[in-house]
Amino acid sequence: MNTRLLLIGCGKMGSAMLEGWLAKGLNADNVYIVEQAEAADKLSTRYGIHGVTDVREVPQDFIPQVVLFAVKPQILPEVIENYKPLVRAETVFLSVAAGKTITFFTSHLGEATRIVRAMPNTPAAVSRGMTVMYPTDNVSQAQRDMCETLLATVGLVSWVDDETLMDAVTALSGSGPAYIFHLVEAMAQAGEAAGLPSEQAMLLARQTVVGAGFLLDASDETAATLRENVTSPGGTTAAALNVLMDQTNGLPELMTRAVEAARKRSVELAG
Ligand SMILES: NC(=O)C1=CN([C@@H]2O[C@H](COP(=O)(O)OP(=O)(O)OC[C@H]3O[C@@H](n4cnc5c(N)ncnc54)[C@H](OP(=O)(O)O)[C@@H]3O)[C@@H](O)[C@H]2O)C=CC1
Ligand SMILES: O=C(O)[C@@H]1CCC=N1
Repeated sequence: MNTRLLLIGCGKMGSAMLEGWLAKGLNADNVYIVEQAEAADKLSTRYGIHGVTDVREVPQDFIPQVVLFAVKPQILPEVIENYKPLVRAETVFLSVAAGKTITFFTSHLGEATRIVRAMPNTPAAVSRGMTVMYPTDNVSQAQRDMCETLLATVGLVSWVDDETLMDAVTALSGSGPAYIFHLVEAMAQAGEAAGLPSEQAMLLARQTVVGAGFLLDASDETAATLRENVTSPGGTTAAALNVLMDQTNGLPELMTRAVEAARKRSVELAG
């Protein structure tokens, strides 16, 4: 992969994608990263990329094909105008910032800016990511393909044709890994409450979630069938699922509330 990439912010999400890309052969020499001084130094030592603290340090003859914003949404209003000089037809601005709309970007960078709004997730670091994208009309097919190739390198890619759905995407797959990690914590806590030593409860919870994820991935069966495969009539799983699948107080109701809270927060972050 020889994409000329300018990455703005390389924290948890930026580095998850970068690690995935470098592992799949992205040419580090074609990557500039704008970060805070200490991180910029560390990143260039660790990955062999060019780490700078200000976009003005990027050489004039480096014309990025992709400018990727991976800073916090709250930081973007402070820094976005610094990137206006980079707006040109051959450069697509790819943003992973939760909530930040196309209108936000065009209002700062101009209507001609080619923008793809994307929502990845951190399993991208191990090439198991899920990214959903939404492009502006002026993004060429070649630029869409380039963004898709980049994100497909680190997982699955899907597109939406209604920008407002990006809030729901963010709430489901963007934030979703955290829900699963919390499930591990909750299962371990429940195992402890059932009498297991703490370390062993965590081992069992962790490996059960990892194993179930692998099984889901490897199997052609639906999640519902895999669930039924564990559930003996009148057995232990059925007893637990009676609690978890309760229509009013069960996991679907709780998850719906959680996802809706995340979706609403994504809408607010547009601010
Ligand atoms: N984490 C996740 O799972 C996901 C995150 N996202 C989106 O990705 C974006 C980044 O999130 P995340 O990686 O979690 O956040 P992080 O805080 O981990 O990463 C942001 C990075 O940007 C750095 N930074 C701060 N100011 C600047 C600046 N002016 N120029 C360049 N870099 C700067 C931060 O440095 P410092 O820490 O020193 O301030 C930090 O290293 C957000 O917009 C979020 O919505 C999208 C999908 C999933
Ligand atoms: O919590 C957040 O706002 C970001 C967006 C999706 C995952 N992390």
